[in-house]
Amino acid sequence: MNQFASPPEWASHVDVRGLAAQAAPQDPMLEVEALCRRFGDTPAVQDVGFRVVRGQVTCLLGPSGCGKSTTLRMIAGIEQPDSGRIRIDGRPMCDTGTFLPPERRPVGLMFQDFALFPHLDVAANVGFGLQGPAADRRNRVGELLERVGLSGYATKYPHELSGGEQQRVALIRALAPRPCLMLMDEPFCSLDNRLRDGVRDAALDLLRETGTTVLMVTHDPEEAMLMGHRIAVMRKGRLVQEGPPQDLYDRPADRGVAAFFSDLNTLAGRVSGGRVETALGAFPAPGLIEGSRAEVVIRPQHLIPSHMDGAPARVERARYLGRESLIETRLEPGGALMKSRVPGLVLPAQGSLIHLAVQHGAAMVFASKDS
Ligand SMILES: Nc1ncnc2c1ncn2[C@@H]1O[C@H](COP(=O)(O)OP(=O)(O)OP(=O)(O)O)[C@@H](O)[C@H]1O
Repeated sequence: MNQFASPPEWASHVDVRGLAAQAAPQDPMLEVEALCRRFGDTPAVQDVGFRVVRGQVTCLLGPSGCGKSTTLRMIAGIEQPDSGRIRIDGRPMCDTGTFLPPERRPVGLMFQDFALFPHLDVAANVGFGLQGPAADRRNRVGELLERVGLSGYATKYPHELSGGEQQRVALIRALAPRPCLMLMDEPFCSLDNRLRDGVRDAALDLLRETGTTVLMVTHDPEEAMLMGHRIAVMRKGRLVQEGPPQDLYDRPADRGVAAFFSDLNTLAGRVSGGRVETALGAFPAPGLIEGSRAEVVIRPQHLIPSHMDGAPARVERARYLGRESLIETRLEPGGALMKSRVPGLVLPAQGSLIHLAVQHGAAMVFASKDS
């Protein structure tokens, strides 16, 4: 994706800090309504709407091809929607009869394959989008380099930097003109695990310190939970659920959203008397139709093995994973395969009989797709 071809036009005439200071904290910085985009027969984005509150990080999460990047690109102005509305800081970017090009939108962009300018040194890269007196620009560049621990790097060239250092420079280059909104597409994806944690923490600290509003695309649920005040989950071009990370984890809208965050144990049953009876007990099924088919879904860390209480199960395999143990059992007699994750070293013998109980309130009940 291309960088601003010239300094962003808005940077010269908008006092972003002034606007942010006057606005109420709960005001949306970004409002997206009924956004749609087709590519031939592919409905890449369908009727997507959400808001990003000022100063917060929202992560757009979903599997490959679900329309995350297309949504982000439409907000950046790089892709034109078929229909829908986008407002940033209360100003229309895209509406009937309005379409602002990327350079007129108050956004900073950071993408995984977003190269620095190879012929410019670090200071010139960071200062690229800045306007105003040279001394002010120099100060701003110096301040940002210091914030990400790269003070001595101003005169180095991109090829002299590690991958992690390049990403930090890319981040502060995008932040330098104080954009209203940072748009980040898998920004840490190209870094190896060890580097990724460090760069991500540095980015998170800087974004929080500067109170920057961020919309970030990721396919990694752990990254979304780590970075996001809110998460918006997309599937097949549609927004399935949006909310704080704990809501999505504890109260997912459907089995698909639940499955995004961990392995799942699933038991099928029928709703009777407002409950679903299973081998692991009966669970409330509020809102589901009497007699309909339902699925009871339990995360492995909520399925607790014990010697005494719960449904009998035979141990098929137990492995120590470092911080926790993974125990695979089969419900007796001859039932479904279940997975439990327990903290520490817990390795019951293969073939031994144990019992499984569901942590109180942790079972999730959904209507079966074919009910
Ligand atoms: N320029 C294009 N021309 C044709 N089809 C496109 C184009 N851009 C995206 N698509 C299609 O639109 C759908 C959504 O793509 P998009 O890149 O938005 O998904 P994504 O969720 O960001 O995926 P990934 O995580 O793999 O980047 C996909 O089916 C993709 O093949």
